[in-house]
Amino acid sequence: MPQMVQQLLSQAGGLSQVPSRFIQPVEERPESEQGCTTIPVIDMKGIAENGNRIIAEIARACQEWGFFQVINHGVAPSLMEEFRDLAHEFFSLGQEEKEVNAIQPGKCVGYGRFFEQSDGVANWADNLILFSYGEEQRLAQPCMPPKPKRFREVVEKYGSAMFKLFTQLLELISAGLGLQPDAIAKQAKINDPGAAIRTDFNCYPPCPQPKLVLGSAPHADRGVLTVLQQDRVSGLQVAKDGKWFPVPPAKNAFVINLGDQMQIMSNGKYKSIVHRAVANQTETRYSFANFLMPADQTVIQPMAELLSASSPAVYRPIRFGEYIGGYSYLFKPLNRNIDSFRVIPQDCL
Ligand SMILES: O=C(O)CCC(=O)C(=O)O
Ligand SMILES: [Fe+2]
Repeated sequence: MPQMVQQLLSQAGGLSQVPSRFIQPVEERPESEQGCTTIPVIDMKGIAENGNRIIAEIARACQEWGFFQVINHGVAPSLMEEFRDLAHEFFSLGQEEKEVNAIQPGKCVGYGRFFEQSDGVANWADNLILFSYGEEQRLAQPCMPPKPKRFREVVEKYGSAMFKLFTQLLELISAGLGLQPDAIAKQAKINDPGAAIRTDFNCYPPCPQPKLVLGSAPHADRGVLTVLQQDRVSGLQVAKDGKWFPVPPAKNAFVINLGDQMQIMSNGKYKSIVHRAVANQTETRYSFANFLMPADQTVIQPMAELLSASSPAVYRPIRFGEYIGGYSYLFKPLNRNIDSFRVIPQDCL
């Protein structure tokens, strides 16, 4: 497997210069102009009585940003903390113990660094990727580290809590689009045994030259929706109007963003937005990204209720397995996977 960032940093004498495979081309480096507003923070407290306000705020955030944070979302802060502690413990294990689950060629789960599999520039990050929810995927791609001992138990508890939150968010997003609350969940078949939550544990160690690297290169998420837990160290940035907007961590919040499947189902009304993570010189940053993924055979297409003579389908129906198979880790913001499923070319809109 590639040499991991934590390994490089633990070499005798430390590391004063970043190895060349991590160095981004000048135009990709993180110094570009930054925006000064930030994505909305939506309070989900009292959803029974405040439902309409919450639906409207989420709809506005989806349209303007494709990104928002939620607080009072119903996931216990103690579970978020338990999960964070588990991740810290995992990444502080010895290298051999972590490598028990090294990513195998052709697999999408395990410990390692995904971009390393292509000839792109390596991310300044170490990752552990597994399915935290969804029996079929978990059995097909077992990847629970044996240590810490409570790993499986905590991850399964967290995965179930994430699934509940995803279900609720999809209801609110559906309602905001004027659809039945279960419309998106039904089309994406999130209760199908093949549907799953993929959870990426991202560890971004401090970097001696943070202005030359990226923790996570620009990309858009491929699933339906992403729920991200970040710790108190910032690093996530969202692209909008040609600028990068930082997403400052909010206490006990989750960052929510729309994935490519939501862009297709909303017929392009909502967009799956490009984002990235930058590194810093002093602190290790962790983030935990949960992606809601339909089963491979599930067909995703623009919701019929959103189509009319004046608003025809922009995307053709596509099996999720076909979508995911065509995704390239060598991400090109101007040549996105989702564009190859358009039936109406971009410049006609
Ligand atoms: O670390 C972050 O804040 C972003 C991670 C991310 O975008 C991803 O894992 O897809
Ligand atoms: Fe992402």
